[in-house]
Amino acid sequence: MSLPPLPIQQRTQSPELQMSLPVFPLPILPDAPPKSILALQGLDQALVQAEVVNPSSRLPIIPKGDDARTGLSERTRRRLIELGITELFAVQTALLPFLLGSSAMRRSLYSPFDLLQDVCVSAPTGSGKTLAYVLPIVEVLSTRIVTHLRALVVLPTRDLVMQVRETVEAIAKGRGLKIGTATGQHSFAHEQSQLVADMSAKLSGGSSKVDILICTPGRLIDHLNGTPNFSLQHLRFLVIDEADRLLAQSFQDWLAQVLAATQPPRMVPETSETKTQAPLCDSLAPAFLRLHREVDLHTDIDEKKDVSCQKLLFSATLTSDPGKLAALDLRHPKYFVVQGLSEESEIDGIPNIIAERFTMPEALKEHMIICEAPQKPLMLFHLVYNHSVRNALVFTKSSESASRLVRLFEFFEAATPSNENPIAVRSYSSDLPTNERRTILEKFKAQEVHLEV
Ligand SMILES: Nc1ncnc2c1ncn2[C@@H]1O[C@H](COP(=O)(O)OP(=O)(O)OP(=O)(O)O)[C@@H](O)[C@H]1O
Repeated sequence: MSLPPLPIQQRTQSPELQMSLPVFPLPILPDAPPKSILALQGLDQALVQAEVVNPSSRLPIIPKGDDARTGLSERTRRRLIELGITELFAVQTALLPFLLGSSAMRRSLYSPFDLLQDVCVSAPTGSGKTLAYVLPIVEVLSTRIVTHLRALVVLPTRDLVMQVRETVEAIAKGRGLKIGTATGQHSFAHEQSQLVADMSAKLSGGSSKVDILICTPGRLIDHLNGTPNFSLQHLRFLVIDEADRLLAQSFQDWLAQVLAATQPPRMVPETSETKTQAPLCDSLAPAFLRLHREVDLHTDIDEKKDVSCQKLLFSATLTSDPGKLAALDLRHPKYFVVQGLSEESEIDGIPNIIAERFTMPEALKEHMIICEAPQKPLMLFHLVYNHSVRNALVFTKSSESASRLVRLFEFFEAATPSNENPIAVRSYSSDLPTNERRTILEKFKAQEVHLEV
């Protein structure tokens, strides 16, 4: 049985009191902040303040005299002109003054007391990122007298390593810098003999036959763990090219291992063994001196010495993921984004910088055909034959799919009656030896191969 509701007692106010009291404002729902503001919440300020570089900016190279605009020496500028490079691309115009500048500190091999800012660059593919880091590396390292491993370039694939090596060799020609690669293409023992001069005695300062090492992460970790005297303590530049791809690889936690190897270990307990290993002063990097009391002279300028390694990250997207950024342990990072200022530079008012969108080359147009999976080869044939496509890269999900598609093309070509303009199709994958891949690429450039799958 339910009880009848109790009468609610109304509070009555006298008419005078009602007049004298201000009306208490009712709570109102505030407007939601725009998405663009919300998207910036909690982000690293350096990322929000990224320098946006106009992709069409160019800087002509002056062959003679000083050039404070780029910081490039006359010798390097002459070399660029010899190679047919007469102007700098957008990413290079932004990065060179930042990395080389006019201050001597930016050009020194060690800067234990002045921390160099790390750099993150997002720029479209083909925009000239390689030269943007190769030029400063060659310029700074050319002042070295003793060979130490001072620049490490990490790339996701063997082919990219070879490509970057060619660029470094072309720019560094005649500078006496030694360049090495580690990709697993040769035996481990052969690579060891190419990279390290002395593996017999334990040298605290490491031992290196190369000034610049270009490598894939797997082989780099193998050398860190298995090559005596392979040391990253003298690194001045750590370049992570194609960073978006490399950071997605957790292989042996490679990044954490590499970063740890650039830092001095916490403390080496002083034992009779460490005492007898006291190395020559000049073979140790300044930040590693404290590990050896014999050489760590206590003076008025005995301040903490930092490692001089400057990290340079390059990719076509820029991650804003705080987890991934923290893993990189960046030092006062400076972000550069090469991106047009068109309306496409924002999605829903959120700048592309933080939307983790690929920065696309300006002239590239994207189209999409939606079809059933079995129709995909037919769609491709339609595009190739009806739209006279004669210079295309086709990506498939595996090397088997690539070979299958090429076979299908060959059947199709053979079955076409009176085929006057045959289409040359080749598959290209890691199954092929490096030399063959290089030949295919050259033929593709020369238009002897029309489709590369
Ligand atoms: N300043 C320049 N003048 C003329 N050509 C240049 C210049 N800078 C780079 N190039 C050429 O442009 C091409 C693309 O450069 P690069 O490979 O460095 O681009 P990228 O941004 O690294 O591209 P990806 O992301 O695909 O590796 C290369 O053939 C390179 O030699």
